[in-house]
Amino acid sequence: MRIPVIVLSGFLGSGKTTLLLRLLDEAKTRGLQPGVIMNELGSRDVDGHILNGHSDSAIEKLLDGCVCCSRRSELAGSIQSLSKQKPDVIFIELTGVANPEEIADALTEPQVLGLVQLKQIVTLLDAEHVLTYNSIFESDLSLLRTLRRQMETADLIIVNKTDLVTAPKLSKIDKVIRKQNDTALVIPAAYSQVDLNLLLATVKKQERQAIPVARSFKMLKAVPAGHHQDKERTIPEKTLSFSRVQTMTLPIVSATQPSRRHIEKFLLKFKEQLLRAKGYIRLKEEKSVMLMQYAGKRITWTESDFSGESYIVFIGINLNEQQLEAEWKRWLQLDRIRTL
Ligand SMILES: Nc1nc2c(ncn2[C@@H]2O[C@H](COP(=O)(O)OP(=O)(O)OP(=O)(O)O)[C@@H](O)[C@H]2O)c(=O)[nH]1
Repeated sequence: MRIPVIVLSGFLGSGKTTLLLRLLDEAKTRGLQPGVIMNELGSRDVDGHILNGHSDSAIEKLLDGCVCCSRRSELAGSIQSLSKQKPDVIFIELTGVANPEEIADALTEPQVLGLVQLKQIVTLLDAEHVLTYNSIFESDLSLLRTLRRQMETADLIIVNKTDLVTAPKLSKIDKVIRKQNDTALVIPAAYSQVDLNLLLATVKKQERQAIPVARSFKMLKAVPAGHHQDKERTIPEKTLSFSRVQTMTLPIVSATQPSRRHIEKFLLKFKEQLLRAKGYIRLKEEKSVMLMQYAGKRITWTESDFSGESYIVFIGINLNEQQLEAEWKRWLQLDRIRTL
């Protein structure tokens, strides 16, 4: 009996982890034991830490690369290791730049074919930014393709962050989606709040017989995925979106305790280059370490029980790493001097 797999895809900051947390809470309520595979572009496990307290599920983390290309070979190992614990369902949260089609492909590899069955691909869209991303990336075909593949391959599309958009914008988004995918179920949501029965209704405890997806997965062959590093295909260097989306981790030494305002000013200064930033930061004005999330040019802070050294992960397009790092050091120094 194969373990059902639900893939959570969606552009950076669209609400995948928020949905995963809901799923884990709901699974707990239903007495289900999920397994989780989390893939992050950065070398730091920010999302993994967020899961603490929501679940005692087995979690496999694939950091520092995208599971659909550079870390693809490790996916099979993670699935094999999770399978030993016989979870009722496996959730795979992809990176924001992953093409779910490649994961669907990877799940058919011989080592895992008998263990798991792809059940559903869920794609989250950031309602506030999806139209802009669509046009911003028009000049970059590969990233645009990735975004469209995320829509095309989905069985369920959650148009998330509807609290930030108007009804006319929603109907434009609907048209964009329908151009890419006219069979997926499309649901508007805020904070990934959807009827979780849509994902979990067929997941049964100790019952590995997965019910087939409503719409069988259609393998798309026409154009290669932007950042997929398939040796058999020749993809021009400039169309590799993965190389455009870069990640860098900047540490904050414990002696330095920046202020919230100072960090926010820094992020906004680089807003044109940044797609996403997140990290755990010990702020001078807060007792607890704060989880900072920068997504869609919005910054949120929440208390956390993280106890390690502070750091921030930056994800952006064509990041000038040296400039960012030098500026970051200068910025922290400036904050320190100001408060002396
Ligand atoms: N306003 C608003 N914020 C949201 C909504 N859903 C999620 N967020 C916030 O958006 C930020 C990113 O959400 P995540 O769930 O981490 O998004 P993600 O897709 O996992 O992000 P990556 O892991 O970077 O790809 C967090 O600060 C969330 O609290 C929503 O519907 N409305």
